[in-house]
Amino acid sequence: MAKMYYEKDANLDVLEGKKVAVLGYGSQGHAHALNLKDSGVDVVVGLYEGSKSWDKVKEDGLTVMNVEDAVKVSNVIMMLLPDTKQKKVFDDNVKANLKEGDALAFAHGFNIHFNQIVPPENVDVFMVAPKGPGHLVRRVYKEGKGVPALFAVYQDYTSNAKELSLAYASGIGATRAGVLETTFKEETETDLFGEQAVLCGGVTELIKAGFDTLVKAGYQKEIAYFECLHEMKLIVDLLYEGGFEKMRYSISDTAEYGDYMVGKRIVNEDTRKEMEQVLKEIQNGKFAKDWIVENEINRPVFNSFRNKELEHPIVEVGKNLREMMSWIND
Ligand SMILES: NC(=O)C1=CN([C@@H]2O[C@H](COP(=O)(O)OP(=O)(O)OC[C@H]3O[C@@H](n4cnc5c(N)ncnc54)[C@H](OP(=O)(O)O)[C@@H]3O)[C@@H](O)[C@H]2O)C=CC1
Ligand SMILES: CC[C@](O)(C(C)=O)C(=O)O
Ligand SMILES: [Mg+2]
Ligand SMILES: [Mg+2]
Repeated sequence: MAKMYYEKDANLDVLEGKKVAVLGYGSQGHAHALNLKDSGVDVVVGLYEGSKSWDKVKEDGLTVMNVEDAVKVSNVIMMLLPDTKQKKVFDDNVKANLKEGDALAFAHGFNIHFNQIVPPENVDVFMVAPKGPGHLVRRVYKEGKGVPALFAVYQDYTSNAKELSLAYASGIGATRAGVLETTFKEETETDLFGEQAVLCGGVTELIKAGFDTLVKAGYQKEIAYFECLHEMKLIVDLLYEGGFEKMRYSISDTAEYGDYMVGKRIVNEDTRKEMEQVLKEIQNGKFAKDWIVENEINRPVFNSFRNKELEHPIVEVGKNLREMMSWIND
């Protein structure tokens, strides 16, 4: 069994007397910065001038400065910029301002693993990668809970990088749920695979395929939405709380029989073979190369998919139905 680290294994005092610069204030950035602040850590946020989040940081009671200044005044620099912007910001604004013994930190291993960022030798390099979206990292922290995370040490210049990683994980609430040691390679490959094949790509295509099948057969699209998208969350809540066992305990025997008979017809041997291929393309760097090039040419494929997805009928029906459920906020 993997070694797990919890609250008792982390010492937040390791961050005492240090300042943490959280670069970026998006999904992960706002969550790390606010959780660290609420944990008593000294935090500044680094952004570019003109960022749409600049005023939000101030409204949230944090100090904001440009990236160069944030790096200069800090000892731990957490890179929470989009993966595709990290290399340029690191080369142009971060690198020259790092001091001996600082720590450069990541929430995803992409840029280190695929050699986009080459850190100087005289700093620690670690990762604390929450296994959940940033908005949930913040929400569950406020509820006194945590999102699990992975941590990894890539470079241990100070011989203190592991303690520092665990302290950071504690500061964002992750040690409340459990933290697991990994490498940048393992985190990068598994994270990319998970989001592509299962969590994001897999789930959205499964939902759309179910919705489209019902609507094509003449059923009301509102029913198709409730059946294939809305109830997904309720089923996944049971999986989250108690695994397959709790979900199958709660559903009817009729649903459980259908689950055993039909699941493997949907996710079949061909799907599993394709998953293996997807994993190979992550491991051999094909996905990373395609994504880097796509960004160099200003994202034509990405933008076209993003626009096309908004035209799918599930978008409008979902919007209308969610508006009637006052407890759901965007
Ligand atoms: N999204 C998630 O939940 C998860 C993300 N991660 C990782 O966390 C990292 C951050 O991702 P995510 O939170 O999604 O990113 P977002 O796109 O949500 O936020 C990026 C932030 O960086 C700011 N930014 C953009 N360009 C610059 C720049 N040149 N200088 C300074 N700031 C800049 C943006 O500014 P502005 O506000 O003006 O747009 C924004 O605040 C990535 O490595 C990602 O893989 C890991 C786990 C989960
Ligand atoms: C599942 C997507 C994710 O890996 C995450 C929220 O963990 C991401 O990159 O946003
Ligand atoms: Mg992830
Ligand atoms: Mg990811």
